[in-house]
Amino acid sequence: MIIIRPITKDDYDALFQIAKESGHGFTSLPEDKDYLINRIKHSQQSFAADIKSPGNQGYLFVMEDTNSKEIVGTSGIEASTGSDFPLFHHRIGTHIHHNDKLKVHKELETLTLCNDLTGSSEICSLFLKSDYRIKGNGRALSRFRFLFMSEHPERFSNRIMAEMRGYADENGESPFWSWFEENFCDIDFATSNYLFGTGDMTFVSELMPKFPLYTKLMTQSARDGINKVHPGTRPALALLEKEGFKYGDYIGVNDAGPALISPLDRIKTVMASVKKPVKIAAVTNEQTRYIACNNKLTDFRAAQIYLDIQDEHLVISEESATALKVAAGDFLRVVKNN
Ligand SMILES: CC(C)(COP(=O)(O)OP(=O)(O)OC[C@H]1O[C@@H](n2cnc3c(N)ncnc32)[C@H](O)[C@@H]1OP(=O)(O)O)[C@@H](O)C(=O)NCCC(=O)NCCSC(=O)CCC(=O)O
Repeated sequence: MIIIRPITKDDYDALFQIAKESGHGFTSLPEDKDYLINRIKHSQQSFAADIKSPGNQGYLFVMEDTNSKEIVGTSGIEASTGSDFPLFHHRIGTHIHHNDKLKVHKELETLTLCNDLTGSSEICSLFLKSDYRIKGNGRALSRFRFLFMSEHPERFSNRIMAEMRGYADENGESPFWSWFEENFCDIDFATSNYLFGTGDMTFVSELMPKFPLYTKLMTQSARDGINKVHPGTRPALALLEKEGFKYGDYIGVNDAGPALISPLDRIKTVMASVKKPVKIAAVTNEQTRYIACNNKLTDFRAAQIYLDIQDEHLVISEESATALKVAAGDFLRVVKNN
């Protein structure tokens, strides 16, 4: 069976392998031993902590094939971005240059460094090994997070944000970043990604332009990168757009990928989910897979399962109950995985 659970320190080797496979443009999982060990430790502390309002917690989950014990994917949530170090984006704006007498009217697009999305909860670190990109696993690995958040709303902001990986060419270079590198900030794209991934933002406040930039002054290829995602990230983007996430006029500082935003309570998975106590019995439905999650923290489990929804109960099999760490009468939150 394939389950989703909180990461543990025994998963370090698998996490490092995923950091390697996902490549350097995948900023939230850099190939950095100390960073990854700390991230696992921080996640374990976050699940164990008694929380009344969101702070610097970070929750990292893994998808595990329980037959082979292989870790096949990761998925994360940061509770409140910008609580440890300032969170930066470029805000896309418009400046109007207008003169009636001279009959000149120009609308000029601008980029302004900002901290506007501070305090949002951020979904991140979504990665599934390619052999497992079948049978709705990717959808489940993205969407279960919204069930987890609706089970524990005190741990999260109502504004959910996702920074999508921005466009890079076949050599792994970002034309958008190349323009900044040439004009402002003498570090290459890989280094800027590494600094972002490990949370070292000092270079942004010290080296990036502080005043609005007219995008008209950038090269065409740099401008074309604005709000454009990396080709490998289109499925992740499609999943979030289907949930109702919208482009919010904010882009990544170094790769210009879009920051997508939605209120938690408007996310389709949250709105369509139901929560009921469990009854363990034979299940008749063999057609529709559901994503199901328990309401625990350190013992959190989610999985795709078949179930029957009755007026009073969710009927699930013994095998599903064991995988989800629930007994008869415990609650599950579920949503169809389509
Ligand atoms: C993101 C996942 C886990 C998704 O898994 P799968 O690829 O198996 O998903 P899937 O079910 O095949 O596709 C999901 C949806 O995208 C659609 N789809 C697939 N390819 C597409 C394309 N090229 N253009 C547009 N839509 C596309 C499918 O039709 C499907 O829509 P329907 O559901 O309608 O059928 C995987 O692709 C992956 O690991 N990608 C590489 C890592 C990555 O880029 N991660 C995101 C980084 S950005 C990040 O981490 C922040 C965001 C976040 O954490 O969510």
